[in-house]
Amino acid sequence: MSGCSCDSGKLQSFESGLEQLINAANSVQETEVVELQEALGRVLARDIHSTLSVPPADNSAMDGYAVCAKDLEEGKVFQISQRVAAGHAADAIQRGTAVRLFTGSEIPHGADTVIMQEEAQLEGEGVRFVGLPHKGDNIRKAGQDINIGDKVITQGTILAPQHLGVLASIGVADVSVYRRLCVAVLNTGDELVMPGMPCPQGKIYNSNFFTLTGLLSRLGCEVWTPGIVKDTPEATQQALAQAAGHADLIISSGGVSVGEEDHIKSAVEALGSLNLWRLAIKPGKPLAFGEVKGTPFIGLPGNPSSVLVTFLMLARPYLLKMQGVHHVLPRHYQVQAGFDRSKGGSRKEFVRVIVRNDNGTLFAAPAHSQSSGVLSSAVMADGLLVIPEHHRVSHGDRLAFIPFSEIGAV
Ligand SMILES: Nc1nc2c(c(=O)[nH]1)N[C@H]1C(S)=C(S)[C@@H](COP(=O)(O)OP(=O)(O)OC[C@H]3O[C@@H](n4cnc5c(N)ncnc54)[C@H](O)[C@@H]3O)O[C@H]1N2
Ligand code: MOO
Repeated sequence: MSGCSCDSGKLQSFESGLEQLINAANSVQETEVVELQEALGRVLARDIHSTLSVPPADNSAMDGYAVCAKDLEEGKVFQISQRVAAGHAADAIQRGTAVRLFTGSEIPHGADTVIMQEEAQLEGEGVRFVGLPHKGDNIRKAGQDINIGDKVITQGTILAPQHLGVLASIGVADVSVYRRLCVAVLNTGDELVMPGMPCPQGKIYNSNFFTLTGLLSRLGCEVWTPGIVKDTPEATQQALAQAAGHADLIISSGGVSVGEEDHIKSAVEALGSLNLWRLAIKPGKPLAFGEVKGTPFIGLPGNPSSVLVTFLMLARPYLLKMQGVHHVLPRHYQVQAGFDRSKGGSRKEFVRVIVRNDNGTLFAAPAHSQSSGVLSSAVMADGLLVIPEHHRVSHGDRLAFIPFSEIGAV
């Protein structure tokens, strides 16, 4: 067990904890080929180079007429020698004439300029142009979008709709992607019951399961669960051992703090090792990381907002790296604090904030409650505002804001 601050009483910084997690994440190697329609959200396993140009030939950007620029003269009436609809082959232009064509029509060989139809007047069988166009006007050159041999998408990219469109544009029908990860979700706690069941005194509904499976589904992971795990050392060890046999990563919620009903830490140490415990973050302090029988393990604190924040800020980058993604850290944006707080905290804080636009300046203010047991404030919030350790907040301070839309919490 290297570098574990586990029992030293000292909290490890967020940055060093995150670095430790990312360094420890092994990217999956197995790939599979999927059809383009099935590839949304999957992680590309190989660079894709284009074997053709897009567009494949010069074509018109407008409905109008193609001419050779050298033939243009003020007031000249051009005979219309050919009509080329998009998708149909064009003959070479007869010099001195105009070719009727449409947006996307191939430019006939010898033509080099397109005049849009709004700038043309029909004169009997011919056409006269208003003003003098410039050579090359309204022509989309072959390869304007993509050239043969261009690398269009890099391995390690999560495929978004626009990636699928670009792949289709170069004729790719299927792609090699990394296999999906299976994540075991363990929710510990004798107090937990599932929605749909009665909730007698002393019990609460298991919300973390749904937050976690939602977040994992946004990452394209499959979920395995043993169900709610009772607060005993035996049940905890049994669930962890089972999970290790099923999943690429085990994520638990709860039971990771210091009470005698918190069995996660000792169970992980009994079956494997704990490499990190407790970070200087709020919420989410008792976060744990280790391995169970060789399967990586991330233990999230039980409080529902701690689960959301620690998953997004720590488990998510870890999972992205495991999935083969290159850019695993979320982008943040500078906003101004729309509030004051005279006291700085000893932990880096991830505040659920609402962002408002005040005459073009973005101001972030905390959603109603920041208690880690309150999840409803995350529903009101637009994302997380990062307040560094010991920072006293003054109205107008520039701070990093990570929108939920940036990190899959949408
Ligand atoms: N003496 C100390 N007590 C606590 C400390 C500490 O340093 N010293 N740390 C606190 C902090 S910070 C956190 S965060 C929590 C985390 O505790 P656990 O990870 O052991 O979580 P639990 O005690 O099991 O649960 C905490 C809280 O969350 C509720 N919960 C748990 N699971 C679910 C679920 N699946 N769905 C909904 N709600 C859930 C649970 O009922 C508790 O209320 O420890 C503090 N204590
Ligand atoms: O660290 Mo805990 O998540 O604040 O309540």
